[in-house]
Amino acid sequence: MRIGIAGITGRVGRLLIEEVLAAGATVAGGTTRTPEQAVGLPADIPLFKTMSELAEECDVVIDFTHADTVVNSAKSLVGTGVAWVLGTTGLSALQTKMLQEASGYVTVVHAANFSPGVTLVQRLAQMMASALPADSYDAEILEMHHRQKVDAPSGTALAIGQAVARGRGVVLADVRESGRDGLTGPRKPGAIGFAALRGGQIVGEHDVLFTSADEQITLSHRAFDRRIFATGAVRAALWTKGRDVGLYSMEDVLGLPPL
Ligand SMILES: NC(=O)C1=CN([C@@H]2O[C@H](COP(=O)(O)OP(=O)(O)OC[C@H]3O[C@@H](n4cnc5c(N)ncnc54)[C@H](OP(=O)(O)O)[C@@H]3O)[C@@H](O)[C@H]2O)C=CC1
Ligand SMILES: O=C(O)C1=N[C@H](C(=O)O)C[C@H](O)C1
Repeated sequence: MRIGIAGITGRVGRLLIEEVLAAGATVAGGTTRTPEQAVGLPADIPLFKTMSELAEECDVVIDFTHADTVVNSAKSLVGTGVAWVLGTTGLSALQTKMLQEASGYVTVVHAANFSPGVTLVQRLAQMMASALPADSYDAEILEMHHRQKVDAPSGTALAIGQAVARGRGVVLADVRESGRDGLTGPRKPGAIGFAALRGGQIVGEHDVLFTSADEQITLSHRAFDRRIFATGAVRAALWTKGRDVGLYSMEDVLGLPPL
């Protein structure tokens, strides 16, 4: 399988090279805005400035870049037959809509977190949220990442929040409380709260807490090595072979039954 890597110079992009090769697949090429400045990449990997050029060389693109690229990438991949494994987070509502529209024509696997552990945490959070009454158990999601991270709350925190909202039968946007500061007033009943910390080189930490007057239950995930995201994304890329167009999740890749 010929796998392209969008954002090949990035923290995840560089690990993807190693993981694609370890899986016995071919690195068909990568995108970077500045091929002439790309250092430390294997010399035999073709570098391109655009997704369109990369798509001509591969069966699937793994994309860990920036939310600003999503609309152009969606347009570039429609009609090519190339699958899209997208890990980029921080997407706006418009970018998410474009992604959904593109999945009518492209096989897309989109996950805010390609680790199997976080995929399970999302499921467990949904199950807990449906079992614990929202008026007694306050749900709060805490995440911490490295100092370079540009979006907050993390895509994973938001995905866990979506899972909690699903479990409660509510819409996350209606109950979300983020970035509390100043005279906030008391916590709203049924709110799903988010807090984001940044520092050092933390790979990714997520906790979801359900707290009542009498007890607290916490689900925690710690990523020790960024490689877990690259191995998961390569697994998703291999999984796309022969799939129909559509929008898939890491739960689909892991073969988990619907909740
Ligand atoms: N789903 C998951 O499991 C995970 C998701 N992520 C997400 O993946 C994304 C990338 O993370 P990470 O590798 O740490 O980030 P980096 O900043 O290290 O890498 C991103 C790469 O994308 C390219 N890029 C950045 N901005 C743009 C732009 N506006 N247009 C085109 N290319 C751009 C850059 O390459 P160049 O400068 O060479 O063009 C850069 O090297 C983030 O959204 C992050 O949250 C991260 C880890 C796990
Ligand atoms: O930017 C990162 O590093 C990460 N981003 C993803 C997110 O926003 O959830 C996944 C992981 O936590 C690392």
